[in-house]
Amino acid sequence: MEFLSWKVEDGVAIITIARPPANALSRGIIAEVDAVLDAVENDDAVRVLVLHGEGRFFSAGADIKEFTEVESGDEFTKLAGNGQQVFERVETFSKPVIAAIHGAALGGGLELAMSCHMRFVTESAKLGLPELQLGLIPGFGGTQRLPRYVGVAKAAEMMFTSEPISGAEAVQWGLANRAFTDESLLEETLKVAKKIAKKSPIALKEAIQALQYAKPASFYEGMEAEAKSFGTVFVSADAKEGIQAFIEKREPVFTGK
Ligand SMILES: C/C=C/C(=O)SCCNC(=O)CCNC(=O)[C@H](O)C(C)(C)COP(=O)(O)OP(=O)(O)OC[C@H]1O[C@@H](n2cnc3c(N)ncnc32)[C@H](O)[C@@H]1OP(=O)(O)O
Repeated sequence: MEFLSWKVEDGVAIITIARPPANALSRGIIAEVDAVLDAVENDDAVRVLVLHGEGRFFSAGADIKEFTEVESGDEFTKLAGNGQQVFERVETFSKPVIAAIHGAALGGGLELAMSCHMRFVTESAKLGLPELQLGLIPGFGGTQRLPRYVGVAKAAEMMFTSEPISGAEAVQWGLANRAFTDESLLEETLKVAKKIAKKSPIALKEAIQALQYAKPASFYEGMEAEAKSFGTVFVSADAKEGIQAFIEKREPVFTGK
């Protein structure tokens, strides 16, 4: 594996995302998330997974620079569908998955974190879905998962403004479980993970399965609609402008074309 590594400590697999500078989720990283799940699924020494990022951020989202290699709306819909599938596997995985978020979890980075069962954050971490700033919409399940945690109005505010919220706010809003200092995040997350690792794996697996019924009946329809819309917006001139503006480090000018 190129970008992901893991080690096991007291029943907890500590999985590190390392793709400097921003741990942007290329298609390669998403495939590696799937591969890590394969690797730990039947390993009895692993009872809980903790996902964290090396460097400045948890993850700044899908790799925007890779978007310039995508040629059609259909390919973009497929890219979203693939990410959705892997993240759905995280959410329905047979073992608890906890995200430890520092720096930033933006776009696809937050979508990955939202598919984990719990989120521990640093107080100053930035959590957001800024895709509209790129002339896009979230495509890895964010439009369906964010409103489940924070309600439709706050999800709309976060998406429409593209402004992130802090880790401390994320706890108040119900998006994150607990906030810690930068120095103590991983240690505190591991304390909780190791406590969970002592529970029966059979009971944990069944509890995760039962939690899936908390999804609204329209969840999977919503995911399909999101992936389709992701492809629809991608072919707009506004999306080209948004992606180019990010690369050129300038404000985009959207015209509605
Ligand atoms: C289906 C899913 C869709 C999506 O997820 S779309 C992507 C959504 N995410 C975003 O829009 C976040 C974009 N990034 C940012 O807003 C900022 O960056 C940060 C807040 C994360 C950090 O800001 P700062 O501290 O000022 O650093 P910096 O110079 O902007 O970034 C450092 C380097 O990281 C690269 N980078 C950051 N995010 C991404 C990304 N998502 N994809 C590809 N590259 C990224 C930059 O370009 C730059 O690189 P260089 O040093 O070469 O200029």
